[in-house]
Amino acid sequence: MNAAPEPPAGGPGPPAEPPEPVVDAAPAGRATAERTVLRLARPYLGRLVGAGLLAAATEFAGLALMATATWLLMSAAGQPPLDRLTVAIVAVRALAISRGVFRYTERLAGHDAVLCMITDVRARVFATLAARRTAAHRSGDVLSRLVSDVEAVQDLLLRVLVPGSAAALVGVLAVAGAALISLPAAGALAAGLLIAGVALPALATAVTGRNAAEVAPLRGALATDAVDLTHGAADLAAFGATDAALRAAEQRAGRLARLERRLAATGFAVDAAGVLVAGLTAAGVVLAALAADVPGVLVGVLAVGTLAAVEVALALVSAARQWTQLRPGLARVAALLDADLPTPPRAAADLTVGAVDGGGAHELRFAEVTVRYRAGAAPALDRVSLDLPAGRRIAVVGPSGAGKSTLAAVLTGAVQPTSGRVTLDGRDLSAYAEEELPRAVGGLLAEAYVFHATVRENLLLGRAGASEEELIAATAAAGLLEWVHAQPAGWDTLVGEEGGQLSGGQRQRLALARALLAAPPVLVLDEPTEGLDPTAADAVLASALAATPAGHSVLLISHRLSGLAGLDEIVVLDGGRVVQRGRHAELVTAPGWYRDQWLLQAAAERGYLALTP
Ligand SMILES: Nc1ncnc2c1ncn2[C@@H]1O[C@H](COP(=O)(O)OP(=O)(O)OP(=O)(O)O)[C@@H](O)[C@H]1O
Repeated sequence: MNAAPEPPAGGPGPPAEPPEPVVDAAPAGRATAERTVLRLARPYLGRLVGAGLLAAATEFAGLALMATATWLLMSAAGQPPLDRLTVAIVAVRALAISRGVFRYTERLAGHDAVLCMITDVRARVFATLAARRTAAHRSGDVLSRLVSDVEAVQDLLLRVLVPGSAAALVGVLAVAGAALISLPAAGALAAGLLIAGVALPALATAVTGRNAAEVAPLRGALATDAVDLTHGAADLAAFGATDAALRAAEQRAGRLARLERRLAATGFAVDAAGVLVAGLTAAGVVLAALAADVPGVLVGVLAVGTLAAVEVALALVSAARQWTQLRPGLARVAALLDADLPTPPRAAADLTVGAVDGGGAHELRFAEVTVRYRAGAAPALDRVSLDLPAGRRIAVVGPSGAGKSTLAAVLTGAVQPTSGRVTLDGRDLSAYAEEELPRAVGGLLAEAYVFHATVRENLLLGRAGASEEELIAATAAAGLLEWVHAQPAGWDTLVGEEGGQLSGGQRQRLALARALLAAPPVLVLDEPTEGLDPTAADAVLASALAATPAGHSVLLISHRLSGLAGLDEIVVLDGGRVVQRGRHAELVTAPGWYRDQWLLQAAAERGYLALTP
């Protein structure tokens, strides 16, 4: 199940024009992205404002240092008595030292606040993505969201808001300082600062905006490529599609490189304009000061101070440029989190430990459940009703794509029904706390993951703290015990990445043993004997069912119809609908999919067994 949805920007398929990258946040949502970030930053606002003030103090100390040093040099040229220079000499030292101290504390405060906040944001993004296991996100894209998009939030605060507000504050202070010397000079400085701090950033945003909007999704697509090319390398090679996939990824990488070159070129042009503005503003300030008969030393102070102040204001250009580049990532994070922020908190009673385990009958009920993965698509489940009281054992069978795994996914809460109700002990499944549901409903789901760890560690994931006897019983029921005993390292045998050092059948048995060890009251077994030969499959299914405690209910999903005779009910799904239901003995005699398939499988397996020595 969980067929991978369409990739956002194509996968390693045949060479094709790289598709347009998708930004899945509506443009209208972008205006609110910053607001969402500020809302997330609210608990850290005090420290962020502190960091902003320290950043302003740093810049102001730098500016004052330049101005004082200029005054000192120019005054010293006139060889005045030393005591007239003492204050300035001390001020230069004090400003030089305090600038470093301010910078250090600003970095400390800002990074501390932002890193704390980012940990929180990343956890929320992770939780949101994890909760949407079936949504249209691929692992590379998810990685990009978790890493670079979340970093966009960090950069917005550290590289845009903190330095931006510091630059604006210092600009105001510089104009006020200049006004104490000469009002016309202050006017010229204000004009220059407005050009450097407002017009140039706006220009930078306008010229880089379009290209920057394409960069973030392209990076996401490249991350997806990297995951696909690495994980799918063996399959690509087997189908001779490696070159095509590499070419497609290279095309995308080329496009990204072109965009980044273009962004860099426009960035340099705007930077050059900034230098020009600084020079012209200094010239304007000097002319205005001379016209106002300002003494020569102070004209020098104004000129150097202007250069320093414009340089501080030019920080707004890089802040604006950063902001443009961050916006797509910010919009994606905001779209993701905004969609989930309004989720009503669960009722306190639901969160109590043992809410599920604590004495419920574990009666599961599907009432007219419909699941539609995409609007307009055919339903994967179509008004399915099912009763699974404690102790009942049901098999769900049907052709490929019938909706069997979707049913299991609904049961475990991984997929929400589009309509209809799923209740456990009369309460909606969605009302149960995320950490509680797996204690009641779980088991072996489709494509169970085997971790790069030892056999024992993989098993203990099912039930931490299980005893040696329990490990042995579950492993024996899954038919893996002999193999474990035959390994030199026994339970401590490493199974390799994704269980790569096991055969397909051993991997499946290990996953089944883990599910049996977990033994939830409602056990879901999605194709537990996949990859096993018919004889082994029958034996493993029988022992797995026998190992399940009597009061526990079982929902077995299977392609194979053998071994189902002892079950309480068999539900045949086709096209998402229940087309037949009953016990094995009834279904094999009634015309329909079940009987046809039973006869076909029996004949095929007889043939297989006849060929087996
Ligand atoms: N994550 C998903 N996104 C979109 N469509 C999906 C998703 N998972 C399943 N589907 C679709 O829902 C339908 C039912 O799929 P499901 O995996 O439940 O069938 P199944 O009976 O388990 O098939 P199989 O026996 O081949 O595993 C199929 O048409 C499938 O393409």
